[in-house]
Amino acid sequence: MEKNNVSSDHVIAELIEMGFEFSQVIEAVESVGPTLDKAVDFIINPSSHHKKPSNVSTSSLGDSKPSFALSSRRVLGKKAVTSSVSSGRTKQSSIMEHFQPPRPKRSRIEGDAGTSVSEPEAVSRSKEEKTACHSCTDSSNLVRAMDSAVFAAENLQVLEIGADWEVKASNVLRKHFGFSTLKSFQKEALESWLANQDSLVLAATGSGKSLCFQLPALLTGKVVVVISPLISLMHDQCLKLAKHGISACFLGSGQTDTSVEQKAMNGMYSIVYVCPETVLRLIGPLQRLAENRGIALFAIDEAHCVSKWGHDFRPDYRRLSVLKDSFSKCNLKFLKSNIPLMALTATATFRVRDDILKSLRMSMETKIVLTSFFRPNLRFAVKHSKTSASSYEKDFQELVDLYKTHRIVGKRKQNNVVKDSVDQSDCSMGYVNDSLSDSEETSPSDLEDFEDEYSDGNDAEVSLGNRKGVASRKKKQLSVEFLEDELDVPQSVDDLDVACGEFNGGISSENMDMRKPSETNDPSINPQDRLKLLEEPSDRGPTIVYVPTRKETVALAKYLCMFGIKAAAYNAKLPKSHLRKVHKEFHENSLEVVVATIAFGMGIDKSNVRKIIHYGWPQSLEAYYQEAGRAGRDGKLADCVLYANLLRIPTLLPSKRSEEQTKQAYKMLSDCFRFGMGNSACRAKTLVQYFGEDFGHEKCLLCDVCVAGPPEPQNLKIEADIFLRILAAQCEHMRYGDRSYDDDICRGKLTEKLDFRTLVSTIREQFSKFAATDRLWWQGLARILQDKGYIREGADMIRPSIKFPEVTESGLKFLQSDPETAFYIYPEADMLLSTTIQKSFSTFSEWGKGWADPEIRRQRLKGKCRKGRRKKRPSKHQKDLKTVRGRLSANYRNRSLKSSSSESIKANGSMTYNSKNANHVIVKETASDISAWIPRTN
Ligand SMILES: Nc1ncnc2c1ncn2[C@@H]1O[C@H](COP(=O)(O)OP(=O)(O)OP(=O)(O)O)[C@@H](O)[C@H]1O
Ligand SMILES: [Mg+2]
Repeated sequence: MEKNNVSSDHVIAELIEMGFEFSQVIEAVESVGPTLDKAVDFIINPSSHHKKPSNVSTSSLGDSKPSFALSSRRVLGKKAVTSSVSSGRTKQSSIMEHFQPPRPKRSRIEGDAGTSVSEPEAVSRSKEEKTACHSCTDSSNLVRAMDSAVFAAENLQVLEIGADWEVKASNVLRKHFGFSTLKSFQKEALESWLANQDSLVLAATGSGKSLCFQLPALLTGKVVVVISPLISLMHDQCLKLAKHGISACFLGSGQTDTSVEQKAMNGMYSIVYVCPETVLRLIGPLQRLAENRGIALFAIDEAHCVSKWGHDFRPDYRRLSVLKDSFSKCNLKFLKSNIPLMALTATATFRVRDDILKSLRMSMETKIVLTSFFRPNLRFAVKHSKTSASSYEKDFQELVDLYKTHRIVGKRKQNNVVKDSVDQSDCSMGYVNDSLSDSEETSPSDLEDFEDEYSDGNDAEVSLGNRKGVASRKKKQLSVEFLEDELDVPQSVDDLDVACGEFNGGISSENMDMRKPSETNDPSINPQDRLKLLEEPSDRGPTIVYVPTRKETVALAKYLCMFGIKAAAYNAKLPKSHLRKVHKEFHENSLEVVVATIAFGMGIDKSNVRKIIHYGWPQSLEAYYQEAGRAGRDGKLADCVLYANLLRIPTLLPSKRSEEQTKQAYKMLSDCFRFGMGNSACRAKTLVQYFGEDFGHEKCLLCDVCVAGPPEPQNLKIEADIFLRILAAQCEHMRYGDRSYDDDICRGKLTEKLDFRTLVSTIREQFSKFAATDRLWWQGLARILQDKGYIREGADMIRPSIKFPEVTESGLKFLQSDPETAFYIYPEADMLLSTTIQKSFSTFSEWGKGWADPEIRRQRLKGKCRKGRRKKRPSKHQKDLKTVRGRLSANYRNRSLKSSSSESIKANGSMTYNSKNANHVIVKETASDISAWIPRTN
C-alpha cells in the first residue's frame, strides 16, 4: 500500500512535470494506476479509454483545443510549455488555475537581462530537475530536491549589471512587457536602486510603478520581495507576471501548503509577493535566501498603508521597519551593501510621505522619486443623488443604456447570467442569485432600511418623539456587519485561498503586442491633446461601482442584473469561489459591471475600465483617487463619477479606530466632502493639489466644473456680516457674559462653545429674511468663511460640518471693513441645492428634522405638512395615577409645565436668555444696526 502511494506520487510528479494539469493527472492515475505511459496515454487519448476529453475546469486554458495543447506538451516535455505559448497557445491567464492544488512544477526559467537562458542550458536544467525527481521516493522530498536543483541552476544566473544597464533594461522591457522605453520616473527609481539607495516612489495610479520593482529581478536574476496589502492585488500582479513570462508567487500567513513558501524561500520565483505579517515571520528564511540566490530589493507597494495619516493604515506595515536592519550589511556579513527598500504609492500627502520614511526607517539618503499625480484622461464629475435604492433607476439608467441590454424590469428570473450556488445567507452575488430564498432576498424595504442606516450624523442628533427610537435602532443596524471594515481588510488578506499562489511564467505572444506606451498618461500632455481624448473612440470597457456597504454591493448588482447587465457583487465576505470568479471574469471582459466595496481597489490593473462610479461618499480623497485610478489605464478617456447626497453631511462608517485614528478619519472625510461640495475649481486640480502637487495646468478641461464652468458668483457680504457678527457677539458674550445669571446656567451653558445650530437658530430668529434658510446653506457659507480664514473650528475634531465655529482675527477685521465692499463667492453645491430643492417633510426622517426652524415649526403647527400623521397617544402608564410610572410621568409633566413658564429671563437690554437655549442673543434686524454688536477686543 505504502509502496503504491510512493509510486503514485512519483508518477504524479512526473506527469505534472511534463506540464499536465493536476486534475487531469489525478484522474488519469486513479483510472489507469501509477503507470506513467498508461497515464499519459489516458490523458492525451481519452477516446481510446472510452472517455471524453478530461473535464478540464472552465478555468483551464486548454478548454478549446485540449488535445492539441496536451499532445504538444507530451512530445516536447517541459519545454513544450514555453513553445506552446509562443505558438499562441497560452498556458497562463486563468485565474482559477492558480488556485488549483500545488504543482511541483517549474515551467520556465528566466533571469535574463537581455541575456536570456540559452536553450541547451534550459534543457540541462530540465535534466537536472528530472534527475532530482527520479532520485526521490517521496513527493515532498521530490519537491525539495527539485527546488534545490532549480535553485542551483538559477543561482548561476545572478547577473552583474554595469553601465549598460539601460540597454539591458530596454531588452527586458521589450521582451517581457512589449514596451519600448522606460518612463523617466521608472528610470529614476531604477537608478537609485542600482546605487543601493532606498527610494520612495510617488507616482499616479496606473503610471507603472510596478515595473520599478519588477525589473530589478529580471536584471539581476535575484529575487525581489514585494510587500503588498491585498490578496486581490497580489493575485492580479502574479497573474500579469505569469503572462509576461516571469515566475512569481504570493504567500500569506494562511498558507496551508508549505511547498510554495518553501519553494519561494529556496529561490524558485523571481518575484515573491507577500503580505506584511508573513514577511515578518519569514525574516530568517529570507536572510538565507539573500545569502543564496540573493535578494535584489524589498519593495513596499501601496506604502501609504504604513502611515497612520493615510487612508488605509495597516498596523503590520509599520512593523516593516525591521527590514532595514535585518538586511543590512552590518547584520548580514555576506552582503556587500544593504538590500535597498523601495516604497511606492500613488496617494500620499506630505504628512504621509514623511511618516513612511520615518516608520520604515529608510535611510537619510532616500531618493524621493516624484511624478505628477495628474491623470489627464480621467473625466471627474460629482452628482447629487440620494444614493439609495430609490435613486437607482435615475442614476443607473445611463449605465443600463450603455450596455444596451434591455430586459424586463422586475422579472428577476429573467437573468440567466452565471448562476452561482452560494450558500451565504445574507447576500446574493449580483449574478442573479436564484439560490437565495425569498426571505433572504433584498427586498425594497431592505433597501429603504439601508437608506436610513446610512443617514447623516445630523439625523442622529435629532431626537424628537419616535425618531429617537428609530434612529437608535437604525444606528444599531449600521454595524460593521454591513460594512467593509477597512481595518479588517488586512486581516482578511489571506481569506482567499492562497494554497497555491504560484505563477510560473511563460511568455505569451498574445501579450507581446499589447500596449503601446501610453503617452496620454504623460502629465505634460497639452490641452489640445487632452481635448482630443474626447474625440477618440473608446471601447465599451467594464465599469466598477464602489458602494459603502457589503449589503449594497449585492443589492445594486442584483438591480443591474435585472436589466441584463452582466454585473457581480464583490466584497470581502462573499465566498472565495465567487470572488475568484469575479476576478477572472472581470479580467476576461466577460463582466460588465463589478459592484464592490473597498476590497476591490488598490492596484487592480485592467487597462480598459471605462467608468468608475462611487455611489455614496468615499471615506477619504485618498481612497477616492486610488479607486478612481482603476479607470482609463490604457490612456483613453474614462469617467469617474461620484454620486453623493450633497444635502447630507457624511459620517464615518463604523470601524475599529483609536481616538487619534477617528480624528484623522474625520479630517480625511471632511476633505473628501469639501471636494464634493466645491464646484468652482477644476476637480483634477483639486485632487492633485490635495496631494501637495503644484498643478501645472490651469484646468483639466474635462471635468464637470471645467465643462459647465463655475456657478454665478454671489455677493454675500450681508450674510457673511450677519454670520460673523452674531458669532463674534456670542463668542464675546460667552467669554465675558453677564455673571448675574443663575450659576447653573453659567456653568452649564455659557462656558460651552457656541454650537453651529444655535448660531443658525439665532440668525433665523432675528432675521426673518433668513427664517427659512436651510442650515446647510449656512454650513456652506461657514466653509467658505473658514477657507478664507475668517472662522475656525473650535472643536478638537475636524468634521465635514463645522460644529463649534469661532471667529478669528481676520474675521473680526472683515467685520471692520467697509460695508459697501462686495464679498463675492461661488456658492457651493449644498448652498445651491438647499435653495433650489423644495424640502418636503413627507418622510419620517425629514419630519424629525427642522423643529428648531421657526418657519418649519410654523408650517407644521399650522398643520400644512402633518396631514395623515397619527397623533402620539400617551401611554397607558402616563394616564394611570395608580401605577408608579404613571405617577412619575404626571409629576414630570407638571414640572416641565412650570419650568417652561419661567423659561424666559429678561436681562441686559436686548438680550433674552431662556433655559433651553441660553446662548440665544437677540440682535436687531438690520445689518447696519448690528454694528452695535461688534465685540470688545482684548
Ligand atoms: N514604460 C512603460 N511604458 C508603457 N506602459 C507601461 C510602462 N510601464 C508600465 N506600463 C503599464 O502601465 C500599467 C499600469 O502599471 P502598474 O500597475 O504598475 O501601475 P501602478 O503605478 O502600480 O498603479 P497603481 O497605483 O494603481 O497600483 C500597466 O499595465 C503597465 O503595463
Ligand atoms: Mg501598483
